[in-house]
Order: sequence, then C-alpha cells, then structure tokens
Amino acid sequence: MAKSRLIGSYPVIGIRPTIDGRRGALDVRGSLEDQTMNMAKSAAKLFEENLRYSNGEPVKVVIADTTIGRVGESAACADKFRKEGVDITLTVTPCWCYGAETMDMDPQTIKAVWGFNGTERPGAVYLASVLATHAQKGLPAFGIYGHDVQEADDTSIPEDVKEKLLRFGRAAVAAASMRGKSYLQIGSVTMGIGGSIIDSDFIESYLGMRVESVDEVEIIRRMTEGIYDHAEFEKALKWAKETCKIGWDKNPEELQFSAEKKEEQFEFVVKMAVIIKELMNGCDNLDPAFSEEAIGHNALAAGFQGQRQWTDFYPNGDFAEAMLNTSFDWNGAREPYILATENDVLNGLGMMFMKLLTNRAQIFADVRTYWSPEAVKKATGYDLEGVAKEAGGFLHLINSGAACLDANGEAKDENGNAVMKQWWDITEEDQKAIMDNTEWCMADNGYFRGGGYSSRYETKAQMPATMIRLNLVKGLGPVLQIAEGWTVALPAEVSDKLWKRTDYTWPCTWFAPRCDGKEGPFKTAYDVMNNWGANHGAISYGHIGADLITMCSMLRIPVSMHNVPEKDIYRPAAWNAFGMDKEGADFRACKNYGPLYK
Ligand SMILES: C[C@H](O)[C@@H](O)[C@@H](O)C(=O)CO
Ligand SMILES: [Mn+2]
Repeated sequence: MAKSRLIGSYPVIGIRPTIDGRRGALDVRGSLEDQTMNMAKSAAKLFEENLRYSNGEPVKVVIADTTIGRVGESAACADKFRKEGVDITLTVTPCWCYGAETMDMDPQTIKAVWGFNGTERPGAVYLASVLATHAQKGLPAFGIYGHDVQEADDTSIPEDVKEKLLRFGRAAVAAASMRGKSYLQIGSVTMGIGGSIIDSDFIESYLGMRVESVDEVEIIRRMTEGIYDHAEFEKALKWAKETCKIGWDKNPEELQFSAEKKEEQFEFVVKMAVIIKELMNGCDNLDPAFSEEAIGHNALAAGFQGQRQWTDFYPNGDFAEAMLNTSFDWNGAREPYILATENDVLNGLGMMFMKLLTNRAQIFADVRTYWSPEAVKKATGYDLEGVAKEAGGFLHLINSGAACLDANGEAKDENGNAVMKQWWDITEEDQKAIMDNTEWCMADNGYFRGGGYSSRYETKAQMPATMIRLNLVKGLGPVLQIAEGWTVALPAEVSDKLWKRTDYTWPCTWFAPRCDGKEGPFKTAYDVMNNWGANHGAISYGHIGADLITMCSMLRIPVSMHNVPEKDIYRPAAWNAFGMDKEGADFRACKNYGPLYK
C-alpha cells in the first residue's frame, strides 16, 4: 500500500507495570511479579492487535524493563520511554503501590491507570490513591477499573476494561499523532468565512502543530516551471481519463467552455491534485534542482481557498479536494489526505480529528438546509420514514469539492452493506464502484468563473455517521459540537426534487441526527442545525462521539453539544472533581488545565 511521507514519529505507548516494593520474609513483591507483568503484556497485546497509526501500521507498544516498585525504577522507566518516543503511558497493577513514587510524572505524556479488580491485593485502592495524586499534581489521568472481581490468576481483559483501554488508546494515539505535524493553508480567507481566518496560536498550543502557509500562486509557479513529479502526473491523468465519468454542463450555452478548453481544464485540475499532494507531503521524484520543494510542508491536514479569486480566474480545486480526501487515487488505496475547501481550517481540523480516530476518509459539507416532514410532504408528497421521521426531519449536507468519494456508500462490507471503510480495507472493486457512481460535472459558472469540475454523487444508503464542528469563541477558546446520526436513504424521486432546488451537480448527503424530542439542541434535526456553530460540518462514518469526547478531554477542548449516551462518556478521573454536571465539569476542567502545549 502506498505510504504517506509524513515526517516525524508516530506516538508510542509505554506500559508501566507497578508493584508493591516490599521484600522481606514473605516477599510481597516477589509474589506479585508474574501477575503484574502479565497484566502489562495483556494490555500491550490488546493495543498492538487493535490500534493502528494513520499510515496503517500497528501502534508500537513498549513495556518497562522491570516492574516499578520504587522511584528509581520509575526514573529508569521514564528514561527508557523518553528514548523510545513514548507519548502515551498506561500504568497497570494488581496490588497496592506507592503512588507518588511510581506514577508517571511526565507532564507531556497522556496517561491512564488500570487497577486490577481482584480482592486478594488492593489494586483498586492504589488506583484511587494514585488518581488522587495525579489530580493533586495537575497531571490528570484516565482511570480503568473493571466492574466485576476477577480471579487473581485471570490474565484475560474483561469487555468493560477492554472498551476503556481501547477508547483511551485510540484517542491518545490520535491526539499525540498531531504533535509536530503541520497544518498547511493554501491561499487565505475565503468569502469572509470566519473558519478560514487561521488562528496559529490555537493550532500550536492546543494541538502541538505548526501552521504553514503558501500563496496559491505557488501552484501556478510549479505548473509553469514543471516542478512536480511528471511521471506521477501522467499516471494520474491516465487514471482520471479512464476512471472519471464526465457529467453534464449546467451552464448556459453562451457561458460553456469549448471541448478543447474542457479537456485543458481537466488536465489542469488533475495537475493541481498532484501538486497539492506534493505541497503537503513533499516528493522524492522531483528534479534534483528542486530539492527545496521536495521537502514539502509535512502537512497532516491542509486547506485550499477554493473560492474566490483563484476560482474567478483558474479552474477550481474540487477535483483535488475530492480525490485527496478519498481513500484511494491513481496509486490505489492509500491513507486519505485531509484537504478542506473554502480554507475552513476549523472544519479541516475536525476532519483531521476524525480521520485520526477512525482511519477513514472524511466528508466536508455545508449544513445547508433543514427539511421538516411538512416541507418534504409539500415539496414531494413523501411521508418521512425511519431515522428521518424519528429525527423530525433531516439536514441537507452539500458542498462543492471536499467530500470524500467514499461517502457515496458504494463500498460494501462482507454482508453487502454500504460502508466507508478504513482505507487499507478498500478493494479494487470498491474503488471501481465508488468511481462508477461519481460524476464530474462542469463547474457552476456562477460560483466558479474560471471553470473546472465538481464531483457529484448522492449518498444513497443509510449509514451510521457522526457530524462535528470545531468552533473558536473569543474569551472561551475552542469548543466542539458532536451530532451522531445516520445518512438517510431517500426514494430517488424525492431526493432528486429536493436536490434540484440547490446545487444539483455537487455531492449530496441527507443526514438525520439522533434526536430525543426533548427541549434542547437535539429535540429535532431543526434544533441541531439551529444550534450549529458555523456553516460547515465534518462528517465521519460511524458513531464515534465517545472517542471524540475522550480525545477532546486530552486536548482540553470542551464539548459544548453532543448526543452521546452519558454511560459512554470517558474523561480523566479528575474531571469528576469539577462537578456532577458532565458538560459544565468539562468546561471547568478544560479551563483549569488549559492547552497541552501552552
Ligand atoms: C455560495 C458559495 O459560493 C458556496 O460555496 C456556498 O454553498 C458555501 O459553501 C459557503 O460555505
Ligand atoms: Mn461551504
């Protein structure tokens, strides 16, 4: 599989088996060595078998050389972990240990502690004690304590413990993967959209990333001076000509470009995609004269201005945006890029959060329209059913460009269900089905005077989905909104009527949030939209709200709105000290701890 060229380490998980240090005639420590180290090995195996980096490789896990009974062993472990690039630690124990001596004191690591629920030794008592010490020292840690007592020789991991360990692991790997990578802004503010006014301080202090910025003229320079991988471009163009189904031209006759011009624009937009890829990740195949350009911007995510100026004059960036966000291209299945359109950096970061959590391609969309049951009935005669009916209507998610093609739902799982797969599972058959169900229509001349193409598809299947929005509020800082729900499969004639009332040549997804009918932002789909923080949403396959909540607590980004069941909310133990109202406590705790990289 094609590998991305992101430079910089991926976060390593370090397991810290802690133990009661007492020797003497009964040798308490000696009696616990095997059980303690076996816990560490079980946890390491669980992580290695279930967690992957965004490049598809299994997460690397290291275990301390010895169990940790006194501070000298804590220091030796910290030293080893520093050398191994450990960003995340899990302390495990079946017994009492001396918290302040054995805890992970590294302010930069993301921490969890698993106290074995076996009553022979007080592992749970250590857990409670060391979590209190973590709170006292301003080093919040996640606590894991199994619900049911286990036999002392039981090395299995109960399901509830597994769920917390893996949620912690996925969120911590996602959060720590951002460290040291770049967000690349191509162009600048788009049509006055606030989300495209980049806030470097937020990206640096909350995410540990840096902001890179290039003017869009850099794309023209590279085209003009041939600063791109020519073989890659030829391969991309050949693939695109064979694979992209050209749709129709909706523009008035007098504004339509000639066949030659359209052909020229198609080559232009494919070359844009190759060049933006190389801007993000560099390229080993450039002419040696371009050794500077070969380095790239080490971008984990990027944004393209997308509208306007460029699009008033040049063919648009929709092909580049759509293809880079998709789980494959002319090189086959590969790690999806994150490329936001309209330079909405906040939406691009939301897409990045969910790509890192799921290793799936992401959708960028306008939260365009709420359709009530009454409005749908009036416009189409159709009575809502299923999830759309339960949500009291649905939302039209549609934006030109940066919606991954995976979202047309043409990839199928082993049972034939529509799915947006983790990128390494995408088959040739999936790729063909996805491309066969995508058209590339001429760009709307009203919005894109410079021409180009827009990807067009409809998400025809019902799939679980999560829509988020990262907002910046002056005086408060970053907040995240989360709406779990489902894509809606509307009857073709109903979808067509509604879609035709707006941008019929753009990618279209109907979305029904999970609503509860109670007063508040999740009463109906209308309330979700009416409370949404901006014009855009980032949408992922799956119900991943709980993972997002855990990851946001690691990043100290409070969650201002969500429909995740309370039982699934998992944050550092110290959050409990900030009150019983989970949302308020989250705000107070995030404010108290502040950004990780301040
Ligand atoms: C009308 C604007 O040109 C479109 O881009 C609009 O649909 C948007 O996406 C604004 O976010
Ligand atoms: Mn938009």
